Amino acid sequence: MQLPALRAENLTKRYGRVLALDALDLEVRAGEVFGWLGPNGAGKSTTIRLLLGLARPTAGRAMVFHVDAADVTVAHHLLAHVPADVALWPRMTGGEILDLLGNTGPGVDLKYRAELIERFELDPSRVAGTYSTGNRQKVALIAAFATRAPVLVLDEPTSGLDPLMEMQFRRVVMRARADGRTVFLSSHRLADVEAVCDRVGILRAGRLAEVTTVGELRTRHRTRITVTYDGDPPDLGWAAGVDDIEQTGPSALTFTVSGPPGPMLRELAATEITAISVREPTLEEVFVDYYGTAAR
Ligand SMILES: Nc1ncnc2c1ncn2[C@@H]1O[C@H](COP(=O)(O)OP(=O)(O)OP(=O)(O)O)[C@@H](O)[C@H]1O
Repeated sequence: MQLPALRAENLTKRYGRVLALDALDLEVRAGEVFGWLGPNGAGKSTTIRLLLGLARPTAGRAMVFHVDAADVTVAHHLLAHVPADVALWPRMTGGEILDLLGNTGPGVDLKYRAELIERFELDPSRVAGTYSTGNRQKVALIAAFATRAPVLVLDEPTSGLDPLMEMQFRRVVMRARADGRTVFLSSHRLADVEAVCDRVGILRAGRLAEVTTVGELRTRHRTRITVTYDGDPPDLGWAAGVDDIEQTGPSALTFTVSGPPGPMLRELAATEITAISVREPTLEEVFVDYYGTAAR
């Protein structure tokens, strides 16, 4: 059995009266893309700070392969990270900062770094003080992915990126996976995680609610769909997985679908559909579906 890339054993963090992380036991396999999902305040960043050795556990421990995360100088030869709020040296250019960051980690693949600068359309000649939030995030992403670290730990890595850049991010994660690297990324957006992850852990008020595959997650949550049509409405009443059908306009229906969309698609194909819009549920809605209540 290969050693897990990341491991939490009874990992606990208390801030005064707040139990930010409660006895977490978790293993992230080497080579997988693992999503760390939870609503605001669930404890995602706390977990990441513990994995990075930026905070001390109240109890338990975090391991990066065979190294205790608290042993920062050794552990950080095995991982690269992107923090939630990227702070850069304002008078240095993006390029200078990439060099600086490259000199502190486990080594950089310069050829790949140049490719990443292109992909993310970063202008490395500008000083960081002029960068937008998204640009600062790009610098941190480029610096992390261009390292040779086998593990990447990313805290809400796409929060400042526009949709095109988010697509680039997804490609870069897939490439890291193909190269056998392990990616651990936190998000409160289901869609981000579903697009790139093999498995997800769902954190709720400091506690691990469950670990599941993205495929399994998809079969359980409900997607809301609106269709407009010409002529007769689609007869969705008997289509498996379709629920909550509502007439939302003179020739518009809104409904939810869970599980395989085949039966719904067959019914829609038999009708003259003129437009379709699909909205993925928010994490809060998924929680309501799973547990009957929204979460902290
Ligand atoms: N330094 C701190 N001092 C006191 N409380 C803290 C500290 N850091 C985090 N907390 C508390 O711990 C809990 C978990 O916070 P954490 O930042 O880990 O959540 P999160 O899941 O990352 O949320 P978000 O998506 O909003 O970033 C919250 O209740 C938060 O207020």
